[in-house]
Amino acid sequence: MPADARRPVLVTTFVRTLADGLKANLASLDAVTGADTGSSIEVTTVDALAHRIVTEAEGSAPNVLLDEEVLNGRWIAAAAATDVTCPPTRLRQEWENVILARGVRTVEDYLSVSRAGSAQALTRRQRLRVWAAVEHFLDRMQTAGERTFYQLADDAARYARAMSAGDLFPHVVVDEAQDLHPAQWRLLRAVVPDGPNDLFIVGDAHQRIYDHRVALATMGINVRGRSHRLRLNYRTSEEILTWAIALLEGQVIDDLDGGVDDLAGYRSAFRGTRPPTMHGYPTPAAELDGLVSTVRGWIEGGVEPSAIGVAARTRRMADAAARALGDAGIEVCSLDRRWRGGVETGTMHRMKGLEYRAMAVVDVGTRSVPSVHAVTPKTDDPELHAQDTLRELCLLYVACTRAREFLAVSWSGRPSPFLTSLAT
Ligand SMILES: Nc1ncnc2c1ncn2[C@@H]1O[C@H](COP(=O)(O)OP(=O)(O)OP(=O)(O)O)[C@@H](O)[C@H]1O
Repeated sequence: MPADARRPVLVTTFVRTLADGLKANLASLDAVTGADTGSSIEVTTVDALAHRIVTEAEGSAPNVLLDEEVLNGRWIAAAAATDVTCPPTRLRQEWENVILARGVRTVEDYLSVSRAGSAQALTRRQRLRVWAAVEHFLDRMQTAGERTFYQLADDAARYARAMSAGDLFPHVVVDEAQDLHPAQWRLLRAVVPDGPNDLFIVGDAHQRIYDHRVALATMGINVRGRSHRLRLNYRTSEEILTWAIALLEGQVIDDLDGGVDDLAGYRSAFRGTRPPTMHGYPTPAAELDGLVSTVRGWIEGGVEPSAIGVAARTRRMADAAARALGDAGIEVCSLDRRWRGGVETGTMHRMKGLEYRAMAVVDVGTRSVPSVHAVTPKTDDPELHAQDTLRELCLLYVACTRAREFLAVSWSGRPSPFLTSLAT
């Protein structure tokens, strides 16, 4: 770390829970070493960084549209108001993954932009219709005075490019790199001067749970020949890791830089005492009863409640799990809340980057995993269908690899197709 740095080293991660965890870990290290990383290392999320830069540049805090339902409603309205023929979800993907991702601002640019790496093929006529719908959407956003987080990152990147050297960071550490949108990469590229040790990036495309496939070279970030693959896992027992790797068998996963990655040689630092369990129940209520007895068993076996995580694909099911545990007298808290304490419950998305001694992943049945709402029907677009399905599989992989010693996967009705190839 530079001794005379006027600005702290920036560490960015994906969600507030992770940033809070990193800050707490740094504070614990400071307590041992006597260092003061609080003033030399700034930990934040990319969204919070974008928000701050835009607030400073515009003199007031931007309004970010957080409500997914409202956002989807805007795309539905945009599709209805124009004669676009593709579903609103595909329209949104086109906007996020092609137009905003490539920084396209005019219809002329859109008609000529490279679509390499995007699943959907569109004719010129279709693109003109899409553009009309996008303009409708942008008008509505502007009228409401709102932006999405990706738009915010895009705006922040433009402000950051105009910032003076004294406002830039000497070094930036980027965590959970696999899930950043190109606009967020443009922002991170812009807040640190290009040079030696400018960016330190960690990511794992096997854990990609959002839609963005970014080859870092296209973002002006050259990692070729300078990256290292970590193959020793210190978190997850050999038994759980072997099981989780089998989930991804046969999938082609990228290496964040246009190449293909693999899990060959990926291994655990320790053997556990129990293999993962997979258990099907006849009804959701029976599954929740099973969850309560599994969690109770862990607690009676000496696992602290706060070292137990419970994940579900939907918030509804995560909440149902929290209620079932609470009703059984088990201390429980939702990851949606700021306070912690007790068994932690949340959606699989919220589990990103966290770890628990014992992890229950519930409702992994045909009805929920993969989520029908998150997967384009095969008949609409086979390539997008495959892409969406892989993302859902990676989400399950992320949830299961949060476990250090104990993993219990359960469902009611029939098991998820992702589980059917795994032996119990
Ligand atoms: N060299 C090490 N020796 C012992 N334990 C380690 C070492 N490195 C990491 N760990 C432990 O392994 C666990 C996972 O580490 P970490 O959170 O850094 O992994 P990660 O790659 O970010 O995981 P993920 O991306 O899956 O969230 C943590 O409990 C951490 O303390």
